[in-house]
Amino acid sequence: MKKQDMNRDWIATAETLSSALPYLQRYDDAIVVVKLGGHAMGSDEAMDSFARDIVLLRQVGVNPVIVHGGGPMINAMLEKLQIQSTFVNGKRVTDAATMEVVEMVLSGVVNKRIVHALNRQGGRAVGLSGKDANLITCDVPNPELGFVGQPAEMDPTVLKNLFDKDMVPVIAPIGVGRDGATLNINGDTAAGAIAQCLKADRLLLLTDVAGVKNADGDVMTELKAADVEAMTAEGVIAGGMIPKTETALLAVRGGVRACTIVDGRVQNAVLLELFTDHGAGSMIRA
Ligand SMILES: Nc1ncnc2c1ncn2[C@@H]1O[C@H](COP(=O)(O)OP(=O)(O)O)[C@@H](O)[C@H]1O
Ligand SMILES: CC(=O)N[C@@H](CCC(=O)OP(=O)(O)O)C(=O)O
Repeated sequence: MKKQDMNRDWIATAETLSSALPYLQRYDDAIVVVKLGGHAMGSDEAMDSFARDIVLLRQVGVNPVIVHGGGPMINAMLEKLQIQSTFVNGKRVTDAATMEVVEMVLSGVVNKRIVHALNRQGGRAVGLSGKDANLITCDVPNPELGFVGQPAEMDPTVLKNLFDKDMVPVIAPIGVGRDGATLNINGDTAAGAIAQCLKADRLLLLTDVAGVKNADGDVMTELKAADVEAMTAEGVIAGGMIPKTETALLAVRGGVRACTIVDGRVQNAVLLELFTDHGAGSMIRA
């Protein structure tokens, strides 16, 4: 990154933080689960900027947990290998060959890219998947989707141990079935389950749109359960937005204080959302 651009980044961060001072105490020792979607992972510069926000959160006493996606990266690898792929309601139909590629791309390439970006910014990030220390055990509620899991039993011990050691967990959305099978979990679903089991203060879903849009294309800054249900029935909430809004509702009903769907491509998106009055994106509360 050019020095000039770097200065501009830090000026933006400092401005955000100076307006944020009253909020910092509120978040001391808070747990913030951040889901970084594949579409929100941009250039190395954008990844570095995201990583700086997360390292800064840790420095002010927040316990961040990163859960990532990587759908576009899986698509690219499947295409190279000439394996066809389809989605049903935002979830990938996953046969055995696809599952191998999903795990290789998510736990291998994408997870390590994020871990490395955080550590380059001075963090101490550790890469995991739902397989590690029995973090996520899944049921398979829709066998027609193949190896697609729904988190059913969570063991967050490993995450709490990492918090105690000042480390930032970075989690790939892969789980284990009751029969030991490796399962593909939608990234939003995995992030929601982790936020719920930790009773997180906030769940942020970072994506490539400014928030949830209504039928006129306007971003809704606040959404109620009834809005989500009506907009999904009308087809206004569609595709990849379905697992996000589903996750947000389940999370707030399951004890997470608030969930926000926010544009992860915006500079300092995480800090702006947590530490300013106006926030960003669409917020869903219980
Ligand atoms: N009502 C809506 N408001 C905003 N985006 C929507 C809506 N309905 C569908 N979408 C789509 O959902 C996409 C985000 O989901 P997805 O592509 O799975 O993101 P990610 O890779 O970040 O998880 C948006 O880019 C948009 O095309
Ligand atoms: C079951 C299912 O759909 N799994 C997702 C996991 C990755 C993901 O969720 O990536 P994004 O957040 O970038 O969309 C998939 O195979 O694409």
